[in-house]
Amino acid sequence: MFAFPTQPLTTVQQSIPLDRIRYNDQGLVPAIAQDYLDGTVLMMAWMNRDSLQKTLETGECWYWSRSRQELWHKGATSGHLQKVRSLRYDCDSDCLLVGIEQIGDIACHTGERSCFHQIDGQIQPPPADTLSQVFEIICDRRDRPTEGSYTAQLLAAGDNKILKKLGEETAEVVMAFKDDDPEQIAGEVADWIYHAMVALAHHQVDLRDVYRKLQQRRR
Ligand SMILES: N=c1c2ncn([C@@H]3O[C@H](COP(=O)(O)OP(=O)(O)OP(=O)(O)O)[C@@H](O)[C@H]3O)c2ncn1[C@@H]1O[C@H](COP(=O)(O)O)[C@@H](O)[C@H]1O
Repeated sequence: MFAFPTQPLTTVQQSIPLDRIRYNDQGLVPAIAQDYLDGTVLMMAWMNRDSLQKTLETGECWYWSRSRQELWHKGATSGHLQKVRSLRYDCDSDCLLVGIEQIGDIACHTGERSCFHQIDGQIQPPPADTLSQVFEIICDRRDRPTEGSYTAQLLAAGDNKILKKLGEETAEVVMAFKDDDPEQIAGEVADWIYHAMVALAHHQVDLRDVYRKLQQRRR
């Protein structure tokens, strides 16, 4: 559990207590870098007090390189900087979670986005948030339609069918709120979100662009 809710860095910057962080025997604290839009876990590296301070001052990720024994300004040589969008620490202050916006290429160690391996050895994208996972499947149905797939059928039918469904689902959402039944409301909103994502996929609009808009509006 992380102590800070989603706060912009500017808020955290003023309040993060550098000395409250519990550094290990080597003066280091693990920092997990996560895509600020969809929560994809990109990499883990180490920070010390100085690198954390520099990260807070500059709004860009500075780590401590254990192999080179020096501060490491991530992406400084390649131009692929990690811009910090949120910074939180866990409940016992011994781990940092850094929400980053990647400038340029992907920010993990190897440069691949899907760099996490399942326990059985398969490479799989790290778990992002639920909407992103469902959107990924919807786009896959669009690009590689499978037999018997409702989503593939909807996408093949095109705009009229998709937008008619979206309209119907909107009305059902309104009725659910009128009925004031929490279970029904959650189900109808889930239906609506799913159909909105089908429409996004059909119009080649990325869910991340929607997330970006929401992030831009945060205050
Ligand atoms: N999240 C959903 C999802 N939510 C709702 N629905 C479908 O949306 C439809 C909702 O329509 P209605 O409530 O109007 O019910 P209906 O009367 O059966 O629908 P119509 O006959 O009027 O089209 C139902 O058929 C639901 O099954 C969904 N279908 C698919 N998904 C996701 O899409 C992915 C791909 O699924 P396939 O469509 O099976 O490939 C799945 O893994 C899911 O994650």
